[in-house]
Amino acid sequence: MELLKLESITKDYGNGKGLFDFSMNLNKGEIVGLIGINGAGKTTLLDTVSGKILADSGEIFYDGEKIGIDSKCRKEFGISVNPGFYDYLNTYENLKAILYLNGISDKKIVNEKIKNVLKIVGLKNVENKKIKEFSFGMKQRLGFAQAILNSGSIMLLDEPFVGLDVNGRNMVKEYVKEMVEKNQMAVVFSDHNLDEVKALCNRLVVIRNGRKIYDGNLDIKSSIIIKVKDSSGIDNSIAKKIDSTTVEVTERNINDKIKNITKITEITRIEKVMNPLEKMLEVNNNVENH
Ligand SMILES: Nc1ncnc2c1ncn2[C@@H]1O[C@H](COP(=O)(O)OP(=O)(O)OP(=O)(O)O)[C@@H](O)[C@H]1O
Repeated sequence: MELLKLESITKDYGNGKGLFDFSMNLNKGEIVGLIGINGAGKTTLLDTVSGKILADSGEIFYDGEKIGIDSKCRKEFGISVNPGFYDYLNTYENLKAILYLNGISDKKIVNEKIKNVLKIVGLKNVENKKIKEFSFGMKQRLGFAQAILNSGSIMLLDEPFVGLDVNGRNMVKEYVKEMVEKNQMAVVFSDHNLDEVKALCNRLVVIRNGRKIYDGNLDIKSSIIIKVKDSSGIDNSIAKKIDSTTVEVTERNINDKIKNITKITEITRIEKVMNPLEKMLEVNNNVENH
């Protein structure tokens, strides 16, 4: 069932950067990995959904209803998009502030919720420590704590693994999986690391230069386009026929397939077609031209 729908969202920073005509949906029980290199537009997208940034145009629907920037339903979203902390307050007080902002002030409930979350994220022993004394990794854990503290149906996580050690990363993964299984939550998390994403999500959205370039499952294969003299004798078990002189084969067992094709007809040219993920990974060490 569709929980969230983004329709042609555009946020133009005026320098050619931002988010452009971005549409996607999010269903209950889905964990979507949002992949893109530095500057691709991941944070802009998540900030637009969370309401932190106001889009120039486009629509956002939650549970079938159009939502405005100050919509109350956003309280249903657990958000760790660029989490902000009060540096001079301690762990407990920071989380208490989040609950207060969300209208939860009953002392017993506040205490129970915070204790529970601190146990999950492994910050139980530092509940009285001030944030200004926190390491980056501890801040990341607290950011995740904020996201799960009052989350309802949707969780938006902006690079939740950055700065976390193996235990921290596993904690996030296990919690997200459990919540999705138990409560049919929907989660979007961003990252640059495809391996990290693969291990957790069941759908992938790739963003580049503020535009969506892929939305689908993880099983994307590269393929090879082969130009041949005559494709008529080649059957589908060897290669997929595109037209009278073009066939396509997936990269797996490519050498065997090429041998079979040459038995039937002459090959004139071979082109590798990269899938969007490969294209993205090819420039993984670069940033989008800032
Ligand atoms: N307020 C702003 N004014 C102008 N340009 C901006 C602004 N905020 C972001 N940008 C630019 O928009 C692009 C997208 O930025 P965004 O932070 O959404 O990318 P990102 O994919 O989250 O990157 P990273 O992985 O580095 O966090 C970048 O080129 C960035 O420099």
